Amino acid sequence: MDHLEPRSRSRDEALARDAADPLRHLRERFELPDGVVYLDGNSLGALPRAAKDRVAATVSREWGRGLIGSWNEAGWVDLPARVGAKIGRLVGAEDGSLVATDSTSVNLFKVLAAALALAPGRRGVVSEASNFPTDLYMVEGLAALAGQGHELRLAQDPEHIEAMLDGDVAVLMLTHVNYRTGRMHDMAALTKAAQERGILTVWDLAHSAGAVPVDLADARADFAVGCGYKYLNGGPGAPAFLYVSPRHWARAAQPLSGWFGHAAPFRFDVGYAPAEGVRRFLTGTPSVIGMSALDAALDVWDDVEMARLREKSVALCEAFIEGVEARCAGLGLTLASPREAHRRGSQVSFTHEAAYAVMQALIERGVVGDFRAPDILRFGFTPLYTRFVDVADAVEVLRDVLESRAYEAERFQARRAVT
Ligand SMILES: Cc1ncc(COP(=O)(O)O)c(C=O)c1O
Ligand SMILES: Nc1c(O)cccc1C(=O)C[C@H](N)C(=O)O
Repeated sequence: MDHLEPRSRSRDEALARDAADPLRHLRERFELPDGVVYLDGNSLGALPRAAKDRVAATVSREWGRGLIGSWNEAGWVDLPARVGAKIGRLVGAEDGSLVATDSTSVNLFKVLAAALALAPGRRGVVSEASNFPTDLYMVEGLAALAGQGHELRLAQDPEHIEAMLDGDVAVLMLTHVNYRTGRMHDMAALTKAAQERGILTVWDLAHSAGAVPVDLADARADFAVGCGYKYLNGGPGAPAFLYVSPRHWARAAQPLSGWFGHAAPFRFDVGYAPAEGVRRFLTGTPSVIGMSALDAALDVWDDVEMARLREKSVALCEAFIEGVEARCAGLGLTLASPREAHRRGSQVSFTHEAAYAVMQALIERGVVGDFRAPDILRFGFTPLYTRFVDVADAVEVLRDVLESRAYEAERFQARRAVT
């Protein structure tokens, strides 16, 4: 009985914190299954009710009845800019400097190519070995295609990045919040350090947009990309986004010179002439259904003050870290995220030698986080819909799985294709 005492007390405290949470009303705007503590919004955000309704309307009314006329009547053609403007407000982009389009990987290719072309004679692209792999793969692919001797230079430790910024580096390409550990870079400081050496910056905001305050203009970032399906809740495979600083609009050129980035796409000219500004970074027809879902999902942010969101994100992460340290001590977990809130995004990771099986056991009990090889248990905290009581419950389920060694069951060992 006495082990239940602190547990019920902390659950009551969590309920009290939820009752006082200024963002608590936002959870109703999402569809979340009963009995699930969803801590994986950093991989796939939950379904906003508005997105569900909007997709239905886009399909039946705009596509079904409006047919081709919906490109004009429903404003399909402007979706990349319209959706981009909504995202731009969340990441501090100047007006008209951000579009929603393509995938993060493809957008990285475009902005990297543009950045390299702005830095002739320099060969290095500095990044981190711990960056999300697609970012590194895109540099490899682009370097091979360009055939100009560009090379990827990887910091093994984030503290080593600055020392690698020399006169031969063209681009510093970093993911602002690390996908595994949640460690957050100081975007303004690293951008400044890079630019002092004539280096352009490309920031991947996949784990930042909608998760932490970002101010691209203030940081003087050169280029940025990010995902629509994580903290922005745009749905599986949602369009990504791409930012180009107005400083580069006149000169930046991208290689995927499709007709949607043409100055006058419906003139059907033979030769390519890039549109003004960031619109030249579009390539082909936008995925209207996915874009509509993302557009509707973004309306939830009209009622959100980013400072309040950050406060709640920090409080949720700290409650989880403290809860795990208090209730799961001696059960094989090690904190893999920075302890100081200002160096962390909106996720918390722990290592465990049986991390994969532990996560499967958690998921079976309704606590959904994810596993990242080789040994990381990753928990994302989306302040729009995650409650303090979810944190308290997740801690207890984690303790139960570890203490009972339930994760040793045979069924939790077999790896699934997507983890
Ligand atoms: C940091 C980061 N960049 C890029 C991606 C992948 O982007 P996409 O699959 O949209 O190309 C992810 C996640 O999948 C990610 O975590
Ligand atoms: N994009 C994903 C997918 O298509 C399937 C499974 C997971 C993902 C992810 O987004 C992974 C994510 N970027 C990560 O941080 O690990």
